[in-house]
Amino acid sequence: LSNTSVVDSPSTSSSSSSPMAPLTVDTINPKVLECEYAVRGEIVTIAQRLQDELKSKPGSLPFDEILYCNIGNPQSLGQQPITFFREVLALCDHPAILDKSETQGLFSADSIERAWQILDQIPGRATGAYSHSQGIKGLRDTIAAGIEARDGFAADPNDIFLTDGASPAVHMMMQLLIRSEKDGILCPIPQYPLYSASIALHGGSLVPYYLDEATGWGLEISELKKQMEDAKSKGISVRALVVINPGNPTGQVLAEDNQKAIVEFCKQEGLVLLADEVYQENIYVPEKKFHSFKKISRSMGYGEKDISLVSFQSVSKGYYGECGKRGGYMEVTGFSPEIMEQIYKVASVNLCSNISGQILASLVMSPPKVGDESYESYSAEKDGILSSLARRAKTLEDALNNLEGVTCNKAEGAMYLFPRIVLPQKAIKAAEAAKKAPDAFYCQRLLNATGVVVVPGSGFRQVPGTWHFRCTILPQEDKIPAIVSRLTEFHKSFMEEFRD
Ligand SMILES: Cc1ncc(COP(=O)(O)O)c(CN[C@@H]2CONC2=O)c1O
Repeated sequence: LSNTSVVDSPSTSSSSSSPMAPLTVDTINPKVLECEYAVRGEIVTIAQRLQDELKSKPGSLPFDEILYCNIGNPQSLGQQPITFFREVLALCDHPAILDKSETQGLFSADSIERAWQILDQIPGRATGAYSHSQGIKGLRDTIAAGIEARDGFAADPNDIFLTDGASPAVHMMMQLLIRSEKDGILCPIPQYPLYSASIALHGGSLVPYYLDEATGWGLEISELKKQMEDAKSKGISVRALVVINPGNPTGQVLAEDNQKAIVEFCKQEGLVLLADEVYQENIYVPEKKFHSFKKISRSMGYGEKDISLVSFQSVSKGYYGECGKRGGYMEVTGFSPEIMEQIYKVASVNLCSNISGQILASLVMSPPKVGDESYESYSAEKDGILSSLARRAKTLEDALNNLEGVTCNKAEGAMYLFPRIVLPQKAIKAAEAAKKAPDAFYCQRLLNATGVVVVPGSGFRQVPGTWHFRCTILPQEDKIPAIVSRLTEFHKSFMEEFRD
């Protein structure tokens, strides 16, 4: 053995009697250590611990419940699913009841009809079988038709990859785009940390472009150009541009001419445009309308040969909020057949996405139409949810803007408010002493005093020296007054305690 060259691996570096653990923080993939996802970070762990404490010792804390405003998870906070969607899902998952007479009395005629239609598109009517790696072709046909109806431009079912939510689709694209840390991805700051986490996991470089808080989180092309040049000067090859529209955490809805300028920029610079449009149904202000980047690029006369565009959609948001069903898709356009083959190959490694999510994605993109039996009830449910979200956004935005040292842009869309807080120096120093970012210090004090869980702005990145937090607009309307009063009372006492 003494002549055998032993590879110096952790398991052989210690004596044979006590081999080191097979995996330690020193031997884990460093990209995993670098990755962070604040939406379910430290503040949520503390909240869950406090929740356990409330359960085991009622009355032990200065509040009687935890109010989770950290994650865009509507149904965990009481939002009801859309009846038609669930009727179709239930029938597809148990086709045996489709033929029973009782079913006619329990399910709407159009959900029964839709379930038959969908089952006829599934080989063997087996929702328990693997599907095509891009998803069931018939469902992709439905989604493509829905995209065409939305945009007024052709969509090819073969460009659609059904995924277990938008997250795995984003990871897939990062996997294809990033070869090393020399490859950069332009991302908005503040950004939804799926992007910074995925870029870190894939060993690439996040190239920031700062949204302008003073102009309602506007995206300036000059900023894109500046960051692009800066990256190039550091030897980074920028490969793609991420746009989140409507924005998370910032809530802005891009103006059409801004979108056109972005498409032009990507075409000129040869960048892949990654358009995250999971909040396309969440628009709360009358003066803004959602336009997909697919529609914008086609309306500019740009087709397959002019721009590489990947559009992400999800069943987790909108008025449906089916986060747990894990459904979504990416529409991949403007790539060569060879690249499409590689994307298919990567998708095929995971065999297929879950079938319920696939069915839901097709329902989201092709809901009941005027004249369908379910149309009235479907519309009432959809409008009820969206108008309530708009009211909650406005109420919270006004409450935040009434707080000393707090300014909050309007939530034009999405599901969040992202107020800026100007903190007294004494609070900044107290945060430093606690070894926390000032906004994380503020959020933890807020949680400990009120049970309200929000995410520090540092978890989304922000202009250095500015501090924010992200608060969802999702607690049911009857909970909003409690959030406003707890937050207002806490903020007053915090500012008193740390007044310079
Ligand atoms: C902009 C954006 N893109 C993609 C996703 C991923 O969605 P899937 O569920 O389809 O994977 C989210 C989820 N929103 C997270 C989850 O809750 N709060 C958030 O900020 C998101 O906000």
